[in-house]
Amino acid sequence: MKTKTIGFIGGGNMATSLISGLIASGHSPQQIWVSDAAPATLQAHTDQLHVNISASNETVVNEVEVVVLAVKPQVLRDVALQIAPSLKQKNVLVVSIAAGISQQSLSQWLGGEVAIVRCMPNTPALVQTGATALHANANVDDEQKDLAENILRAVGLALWVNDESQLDAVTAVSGSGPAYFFLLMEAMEKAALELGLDEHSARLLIQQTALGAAKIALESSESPAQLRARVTSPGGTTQQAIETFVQNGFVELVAKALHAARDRSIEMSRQLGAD
Ligand SMILES: NC(=O)C1=CN([C@@H]2O[C@H](COP(=O)(O)OP(=O)(O)OC[C@H]3O[C@@H](n4cnc5c(N)ncnc54)[C@H](OP(=O)(O)O)[C@@H]3O)[C@@H](O)[C@H]2O)C=CC1
Ligand SMILES: O=C(O)[C@@H]1CCC=N1
Repeated sequence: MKTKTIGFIGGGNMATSLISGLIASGHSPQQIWVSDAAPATLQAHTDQLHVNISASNETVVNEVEVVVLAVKPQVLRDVALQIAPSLKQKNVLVVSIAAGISQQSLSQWLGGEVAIVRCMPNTPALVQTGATALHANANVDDEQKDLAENILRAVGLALWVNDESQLDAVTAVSGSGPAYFFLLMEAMEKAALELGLDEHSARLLIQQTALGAAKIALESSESPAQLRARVTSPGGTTQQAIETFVQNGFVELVAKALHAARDRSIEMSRQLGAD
């Protein structure tokens, strides 16, 4: 990636995943700036990741060519209004990772005519295995599109969606998605202990099984249903487990959960968006 200075406003969970992934993929920490409301968070960023820090969001905007807005959706309006004057002084690309905040709201808070890429990454960016979908507003030129894509591709898969509203679905699928897999791992671990395994062995077996399942799904041309059939010997153990899942509404439950996440993203854009 052509090296650009990148600033993160908000240095929490998702920013830390992205910054760590960028550094691991060869991006210089000296080219990265972070601002955050909490001094302890900033200190952790210099101590552990050796990036530039500032308590001032405006300072970060002034230092960089790309600004990643990584604060919670609930505080994005205040942050955007605060940095708007600094952004006006220079041609900076704004990348927002906030769930449920539309480009239109953000653009209004930033004073209009700003190049904005809205995207939805996920925390596996930390280990360069992230999945991000992006959408650009009309002010983003081709070079800026490449720049945003290159930043996110440095930490995993990056793909564009044609319609901004698809980001609500992406949030429900891959933005929140890692938590669903962790929940399944938690539940499997609890059950494994009940079945008599020790915690260490149970965790290792589950982690390796999750990794193996993901790897085979990625590398095989077969669908998840076909891959599942390869594990499921007729009349065997897997069949018992799968029937238990299905008969107890697992498929419907997953659909219900993803719809709830998608609906929350839409609701947030109504509640928190510009009037
Ligand atoms: N976590 C995830 O898996 C994903 C999150 N996102 C999006 O990323 C964004 C950040 O989420 P996440 O990292 O989980 O949240 P965090 O709360 O971990 O990080 C946000 C950080 O911003 C800081 N902050 C609060 N107010 C300000 C301010 N005025 N100026 C600068 N920094 C401030 C917070 O400090 P303090 O804690 O002291 O308030 C916190 O350290 C959200 O918009 C979320 O929707 C997108 C995809 C996935
Ligand atoms: O839970 C959230 O709202 C954020 C967005 C996707 C993952 N975490």
